[in-house]
Amino acid sequence: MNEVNHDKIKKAVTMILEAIGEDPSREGLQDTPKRVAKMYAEVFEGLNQDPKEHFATVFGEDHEELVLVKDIPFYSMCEHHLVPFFGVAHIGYIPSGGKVTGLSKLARAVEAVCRRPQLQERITSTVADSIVETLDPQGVMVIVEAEHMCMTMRGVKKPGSKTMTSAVRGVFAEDQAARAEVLSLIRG
Ligand SMILES: Nc1nc2c(ncn2[C@@H]2O[C@H](COP(=O)(O)OP(=O)(O)OP(=O)(O)O)[C@@H](O)[C@H]2O)c(=O)[nH]1
Ligand SMILES: [Zn+2]
Repeated sequence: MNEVNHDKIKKAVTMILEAIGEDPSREGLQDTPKRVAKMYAEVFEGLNQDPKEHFATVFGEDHEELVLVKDIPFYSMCEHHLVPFFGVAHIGYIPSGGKVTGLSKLARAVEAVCRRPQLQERITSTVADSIVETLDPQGVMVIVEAEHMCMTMRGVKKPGSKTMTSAVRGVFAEDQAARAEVLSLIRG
């Protein structure tokens, strides 16, 4: 397992504080390198996790119609700027072979994928592909809506702009009516 190296982060944060012209020894900043190391260990803990592990929890149930968990909140870190992007994920799938997973496992997979330096597109496709590879469902549809702080508090500065990404697999790729059902349930 890849442990986060707290000492390296502490040194780096001290150097960043010096580089911006701050005094890392002043009272308010003395524990900051330590706090940032602890925070990075937490927000990047997904690097040690495989989202597919969560789908080992499977129940035998002959439900071969849509299962949708919507509005799963998430926080991730943009890999280009290391600032947060956050929003909600919606995951719909149609089981096959009598295999359904625990509902919370869908949210756990989102957490595992988000807690690492990321791109929104990669979160979306990794969650979809993890479900395909483990549950072999008839179809999967993942939609992610997010606000990127690298686009709001800096750079182009467009607060309120939202990025939407989708990944469709299996029947959802071919069947427009199946996609429409998911979209209407998400909007409803
Ligand atoms: N496709 C994609 N791009 C992202 C994501 N998060 C941030 N970006 C973009 O990554 C790009 C990095 O562009 P660069 O030109 O290398 O960096 P920059 O000079 O900081 O860019 P600006 O943000 O335009 O100031 C920017 O356009 C960001 O909006 C993401 O999840 N997916
Ligand atoms: Zn960014």
